[in-house]
Amino acid sequence: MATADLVSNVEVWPAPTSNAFGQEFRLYDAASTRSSIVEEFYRTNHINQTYSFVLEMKEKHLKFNKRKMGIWDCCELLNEYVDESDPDLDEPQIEHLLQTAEALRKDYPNEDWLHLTGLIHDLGKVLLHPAFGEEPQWAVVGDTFPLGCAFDDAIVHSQYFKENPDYSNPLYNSRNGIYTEGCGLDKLVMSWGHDEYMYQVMKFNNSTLPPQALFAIRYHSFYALHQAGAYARFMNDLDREMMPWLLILNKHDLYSKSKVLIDVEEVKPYYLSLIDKYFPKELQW
Ligand SMILES: O[C@H]1[C@H](O)[C@@H](O)[C@H](O)[C@@H](O)[C@H]1O
Ligand SMILES: [Fe+2]
Ligand SMILES: [Fe+2]
Repeated sequence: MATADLVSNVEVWPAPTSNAFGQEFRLYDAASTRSSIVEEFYRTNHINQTYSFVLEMKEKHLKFNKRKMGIWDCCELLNEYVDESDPDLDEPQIEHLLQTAEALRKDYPNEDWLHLTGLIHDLGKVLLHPAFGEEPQWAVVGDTFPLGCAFDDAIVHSQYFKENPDYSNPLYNSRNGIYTEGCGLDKLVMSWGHDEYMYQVMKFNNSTLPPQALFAIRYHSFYALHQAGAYARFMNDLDREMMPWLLILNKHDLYSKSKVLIDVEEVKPYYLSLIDKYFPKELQW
């Protein structure tokens, strides 16, 4: 199927109009206990994610010497974690992975790689686990944004960047900072988290998933770009070609968040067969 057809097909799946709390999705200003947890999350995230912090994290986590495990083992490891940055869901992460994957499977029954992409898109959250140094939530989850250039107002709770040291660093605080327009997203140093980590895990372990899958996973939390168009000036032709797949993943990531849980044992054999097709038995994490 051509990408354009796929994108226009996105509405086929009957997406719920309210999240697990019965509200609209991605409402960051709503007054509720959940929103104050989320706001506090973004305050610490925006203060601490600096250009040099990201380099430190890459040094620490891109050696892949922490653990050997298969993809499904990693899904199970995420069972105990709840994402503090998420205004729409407080279910354990394994449910979110399966809800996303199954939603994609309904809409695109023949694109098996896309189902697996849904299943694994948040596996990078394993950085929260003690085996990875138990990174704090602000260094693992939440929307992502580039460092090395000015913070855009389109980023959620952008008011908190004022206390980020990069905010007043002349090297990094001009509109384009250290980048040039059209340089390609690959050149951007993104805030550190589960997206970049999982992308690097897939590359390092030679996953045979198509480049669209890698791209969608790498930038799926970059909402300032794909929702508001901020930083689009840094994209190149390849990025523009890949973008439709990211939008498909994101729709299903977001609108599948509900209290209707998936029976893990029932769908497990299908996903094990996909994992076998696109990944080695054990990966280095
Ligand atoms: O709260 C969510 C959650 O952490 C997701 O996994 C991430 O991809 C989103 O961008 C973020 O807003
Ligand atoms: Fe995510
Ligand atoms: Fe997700």
